Amino acid sequence: QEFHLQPTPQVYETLQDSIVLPDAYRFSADVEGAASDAVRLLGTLLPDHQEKADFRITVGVKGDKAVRKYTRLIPSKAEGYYLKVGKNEIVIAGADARGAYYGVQTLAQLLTLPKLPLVEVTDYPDIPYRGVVEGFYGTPWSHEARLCQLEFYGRNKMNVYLYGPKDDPYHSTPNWRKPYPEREAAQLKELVDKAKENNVIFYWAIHPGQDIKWNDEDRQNLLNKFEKMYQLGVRGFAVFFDDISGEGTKADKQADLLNYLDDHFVKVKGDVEPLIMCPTEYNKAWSNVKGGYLTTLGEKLNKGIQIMWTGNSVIATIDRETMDFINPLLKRKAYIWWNFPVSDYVRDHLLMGPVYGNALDIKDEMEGFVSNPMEHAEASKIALYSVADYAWNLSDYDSDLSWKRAIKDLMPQHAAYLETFAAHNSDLGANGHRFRREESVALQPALEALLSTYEKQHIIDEDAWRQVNEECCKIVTASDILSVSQENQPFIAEITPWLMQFKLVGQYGEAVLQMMRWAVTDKTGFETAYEHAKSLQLLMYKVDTSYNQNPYQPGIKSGSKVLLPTFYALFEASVGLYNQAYQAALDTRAVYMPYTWNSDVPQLAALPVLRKGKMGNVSPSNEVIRWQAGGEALLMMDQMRTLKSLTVDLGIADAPKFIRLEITADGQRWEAIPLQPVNGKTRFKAEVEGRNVQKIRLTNITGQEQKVYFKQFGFEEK
Ligand SMILES: CC(=O)N[C@@H]1[C@@H](O)[C@H](O)[C@@H](CO)NC[C@H]1O
Repeated sequence: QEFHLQPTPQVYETLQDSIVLPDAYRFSADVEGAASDAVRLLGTLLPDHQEKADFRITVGVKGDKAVRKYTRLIPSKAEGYYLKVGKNEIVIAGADARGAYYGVQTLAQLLTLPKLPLVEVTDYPDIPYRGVVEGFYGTPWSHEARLCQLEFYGRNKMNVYLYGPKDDPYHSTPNWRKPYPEREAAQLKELVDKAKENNVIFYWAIHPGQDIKWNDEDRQNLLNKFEKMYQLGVRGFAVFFDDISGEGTKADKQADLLNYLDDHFVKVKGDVEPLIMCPTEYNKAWSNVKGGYLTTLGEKLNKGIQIMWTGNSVIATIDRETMDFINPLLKRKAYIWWNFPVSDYVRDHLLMGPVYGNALDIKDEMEGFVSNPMEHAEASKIALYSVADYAWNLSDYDSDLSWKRAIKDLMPQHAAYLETFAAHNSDLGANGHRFRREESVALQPALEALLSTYEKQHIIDEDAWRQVNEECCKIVTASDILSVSQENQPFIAEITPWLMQFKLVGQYGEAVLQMMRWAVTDKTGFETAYEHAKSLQLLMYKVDTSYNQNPYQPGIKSGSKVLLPTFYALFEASVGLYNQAYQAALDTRAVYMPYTWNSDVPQLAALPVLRKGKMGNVSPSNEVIRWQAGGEALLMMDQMRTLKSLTVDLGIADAPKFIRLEITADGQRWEAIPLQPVNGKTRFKAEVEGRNVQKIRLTNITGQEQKVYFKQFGFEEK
């Protein structure tokens, strides 16, 4: 794959010639001026040099004497730059300080080539604010991971990092009022310095809405906290009002507070970036335009305040229709909070696939585009690399080429193996947001051909069989090589359980292919392959029930959308053929899910049910659930089953007043079971020990919509 600058520059001209950088050159720059960041970075790239030389290197910012003669070549857009590598000179002229710095970042990439190509690059970002919002639920990134991220953002011309991990107690309720303890404060200061070094604006976000009081005391608490963060060096601030209920959700109060902060903090300080806020109604599916929440914000919020938006739903790709809906309501360009590759609602999956689906014709519609990533910092870099590429230059963005470059950037030596892994670990599995991604794209035609021919005509499509077998071999090889790779150990540490699972999927595929081969031709051979496949199914189950046992979506899923389901189907088909050929009765089932869930409450309807041994759990939701009057949620068993226990947690202390829980053994007669408090807070249990049950039902009996959380609904069979 030929050399490609990242992110893709707006205009890149290369003369078919190159030079070797001399070790003697004259250097002219206004080192104390706006170009100081650029000069510092350049100093790290170039060897020491003698002054007396013909070759000249010039660095400056529009208006500097050093670059005066290039003024008309410098783009007018903020953070733009002009870069020239000529026979006797290198020129880097920025539209502003950050533009000059980005020009040097581009030169840094050119300097990795064997010879320095003669180029002229005229470049600038489409979207003003580009980067990452660490805004997920789950284990916040480590300090080391964040330091590494900031360097990555500098290299990829991302200029924003929003610090807002939901589970940081000093970011959110109730400790948002407290200053950070010394150690955390020192780490935040280090992050601010690292961000500055990489020309990234470090925003510190606060999430006060669940318990904020609309009074002077809390207003002062918030100002004090911002002041503390300012003293640590923070120069960018955000206020998030997402995922809250109650008093804090009022638009006029939110707007008054933000305007107050804008007038009495941002404007007073004078060196702080425009405020960013995340609304409570942060996506269209949840917005009630007639209710006036968004229009109130649009009308009341000071013009300079930036307002975030996740799109037409919580997890959504962004297109023109999305922006045409929200921008008029906000009376400004929305600042996109893009919920990908975040996986805090599908924690058993890794999202390693391409960034695709966002429109390429909306560069003038967005104020910002920041990605909410996975809790796996290094693994998120594949998507983040492409987010940087997209947000810098939408019209030239190519999701597949960018994805391949992202993989090479993360693991240059083992890129081929990582691409095999990433290709089959990209979908989310069934989830409450119904957001899905493509998976195993290149192998899909062969998998489909193999399965349909085998199921319909009981014959093997040899070409497909060979392709799938080759891929299974690659999967096993890639898994082993990556799992011991020293190339990026923090990354390998993050994905190791998934590498284990991925290898087992590859081996399972090989065993199933053998079963197909011998189903009606080699009885003993088949039985051995069958035994092997069953043992691999058990090993996959063991990995899935041993690692990553978080209380939300526990386990380790790999190849879960296309690869593994196809192997399961081929397993069942080949056992069917064997049973027929030899009048046998081997168990044909590959996996078995005895529980199903459905609901007429929109935000509950698609939640997947997870099973582990005798336990069944409905996947929890991060967001506030709007549960309409009379709304029902139903858990159905494949047959009558005897229960041992049942737990419900809706995040509210008076759940029994709102929700009735009932069970039935025959689907006709229902019996209400009282909810008894377990921990004196929001968790309840129903006394179901020994009860035979076929269905369990939860109903909102209050006659009006209730806002609750869906933190847990689980049961255990006897
Ligand atoms: C604005 C936003 O997306 N807020 C949160 C975010 O923190 C979660 O990470 C996101 C992904 O689960 N869901 C929406 C919501 O829960």
